[in-house]
Amino acid sequence: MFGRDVLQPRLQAWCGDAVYTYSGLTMEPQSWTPTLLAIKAACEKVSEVRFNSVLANLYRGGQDYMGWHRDNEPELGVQPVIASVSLGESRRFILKHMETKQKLEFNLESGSLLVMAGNTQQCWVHSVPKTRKPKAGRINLTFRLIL
Ligand SMILES: O=C(O)CCC(=O)C(=O)O
Ligand SMILES: [Fe+2]
Repeated sequence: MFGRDVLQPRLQAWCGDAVYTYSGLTMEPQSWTPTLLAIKAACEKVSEVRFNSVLANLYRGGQDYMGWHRDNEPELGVQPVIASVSLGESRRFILKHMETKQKLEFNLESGSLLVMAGNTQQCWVHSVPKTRKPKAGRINLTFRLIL
């Protein structure tokens, strides 16, 4: 990371083949590890697309969160397919439709795969809210294709 340091309410790493600008942060890529490559291959098989990078988020406990956002950076293209793998503690993941305000809630458990595709990033925002419930650590991996 360079330019400026911004405190994030979780820890993040970016792996893959390209520099990524995310929420105004430019992240220099780390190298792939054999484990990440194996998980990437499994996600590619299920979602039938190829990925060239992954954003890893570590939620250290219930106070760590991800605010409402869309993954709609131009380098992801118009209808990005994003494969999201959860490991460790389960957390609530909420999708909210930007016009109708309809909400869809998922409890993302360890080992689960959530695939966002089609108009998800155009029409919906998503978040992982804070919770006061005691929570252990959770790692979430979002595999992406940077064009
Ligand atoms: O932790 C999650 O389940 C969501 C992560 C996410 O939305 C992102 O990395 O853009
Ligand atoms: Fe996201």
